[in-house]
Amino acid sequence: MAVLEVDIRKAGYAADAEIIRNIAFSIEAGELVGLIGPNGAGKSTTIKSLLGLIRYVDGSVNFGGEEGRYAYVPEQPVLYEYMTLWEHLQLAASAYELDEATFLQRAETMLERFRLTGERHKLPTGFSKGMQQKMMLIIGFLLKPDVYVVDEPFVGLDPRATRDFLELLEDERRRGAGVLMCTHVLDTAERICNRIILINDGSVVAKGTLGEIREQAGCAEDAPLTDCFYALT
Ligand SMILES: Nc1ncnc2c1ncn2[C@@H]1O[C@H](COP(=O)(O)OP(=O)(O)OP(=O)(O)O)[C@@H](O)[C@H]1O
Repeated sequence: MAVLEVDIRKAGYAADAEIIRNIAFSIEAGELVGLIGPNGAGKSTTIKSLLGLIRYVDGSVNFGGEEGRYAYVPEQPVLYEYMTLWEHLQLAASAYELDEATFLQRAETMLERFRLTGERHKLPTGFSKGMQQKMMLIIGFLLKPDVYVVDEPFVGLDPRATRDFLELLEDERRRGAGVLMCTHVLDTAERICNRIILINDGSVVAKGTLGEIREQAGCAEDAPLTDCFYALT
């Protein structure tokens, strides 16, 4: 069952100035699909297009799954200056219409997992970049959505937080959630993605499993994803 189906013919930030074109893919339940490509290739634009955050989009996007719910974890944390970490979680819970017991159970588990239990009543303006990022991840995980859309999660997370994040993601995939992840950390992408979409200059230049990407790049059978990246971009 597809939890996300995307068919963007073109999209951009102004009329008649398309940034991306012909980007089509789907994500099955439990699948992790990596969106990779050089700086300025159009990865964030693709994500914003499929989330409806861009005005000029020509195409179709379908969120499947049981309820068609998704969580978006942006690259740059979006936080309110005058609200504590805990108040952010409460706000998310009310937006998601989580019942109190479910909220408390999930929030406590996540805070502990990311070692932020003691910081819950503090304002995020005093948090480090990694702490702010963990906060955004916790907000995403609170919902237990059908699809996670995660833009560059690794920059800023320490090795332990990265491991915790990947474990949580793994649990969520076992539950049936699909993941679209944008990243430049190719050795991790190579390890965790079921399929990869490589975009360059606004279009898809290769997509499929790592094996299929190697073939499309004309790379050796055991070539790392980085080599395919260089060959195709
Ligand atoms: N808000 C915006 N208004 C106009 N043009 C934009 C805007 N955001 C991005 N662009 C342009 O769209 C193109 C693709 O940018 P995008 O942010 O999608 O790239 P990316 O693949 O996510 O890059 P990076 O790896 O650097 O994050 C770039 O040429 C960029 O200048």
